[in-house]
Amino acid sequence: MRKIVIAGNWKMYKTQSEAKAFFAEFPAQLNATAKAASVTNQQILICVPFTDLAISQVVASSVTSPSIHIGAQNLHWTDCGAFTGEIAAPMLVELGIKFAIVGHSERRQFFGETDETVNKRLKAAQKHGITPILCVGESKQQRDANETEAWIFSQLEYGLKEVDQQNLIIAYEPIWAIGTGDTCETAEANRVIRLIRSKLSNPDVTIQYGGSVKPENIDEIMAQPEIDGVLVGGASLDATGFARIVNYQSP
Ligand SMILES: O=C[C@H](O)COP(=O)(O)O
Repeated sequence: MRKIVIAGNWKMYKTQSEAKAFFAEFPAQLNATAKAASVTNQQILICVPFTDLAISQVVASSVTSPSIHIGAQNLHWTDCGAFTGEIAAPMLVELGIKFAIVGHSERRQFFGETDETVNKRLKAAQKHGITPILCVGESKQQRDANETEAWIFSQLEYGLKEVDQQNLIIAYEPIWAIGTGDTCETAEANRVIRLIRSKLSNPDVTIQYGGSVKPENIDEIMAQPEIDGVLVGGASLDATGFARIVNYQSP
């Protein structure tokens, strides 16, 4: 059975004190409607900057109803070594972290991430029991040139080589919809996600949509049958707004 995963990605926002302030408010906002507590198949996840991982994990683990999971935004493929600025899976495991984003388009665009390094990071996460969230998605130019499917299939083919699909989440994030307010039509996101699923050996992989998700459009997004959750950037920074996203209203 496919799990629903509503995830935030704080990107490079929030100091430790700002993270603490968020978690001081978020559980009360979540419980204001109590929907999340009654949905057993739904997980709440927030992927925070490395400097916020320890404090967020401590604070989140004291909240039990509903559970809030904390994730990282990247990890290296080796267990340790001379890789300045990187973080290894065992460092995350020691903090109790069980999720990590891998291959976000901002990593691919600004930090030279390739399908090959993405593939290595996915396997490193799984080796240590961390569930990776593999991000795929096309640019505006690729969409306009009708290259969406070919591009995403290629990201999946190379990214998922020898990757265990039993411990995997995929996020479909059209690059042109990220941080622009220009959400992908929900029916179109549903169509692309169905195509992604057709390429997988495990039909139960959770596939999220990401790109300008907000409290105003979450209900329509989650009403689509192929969409198993969302990966939310900007709107996950606000406790009230993100709680509304988590407590989306089912049709
Ligand atoms: O990882 C999240 C995505 O990049 C979406 O970001 P956004 O919700 O700010 O558009």
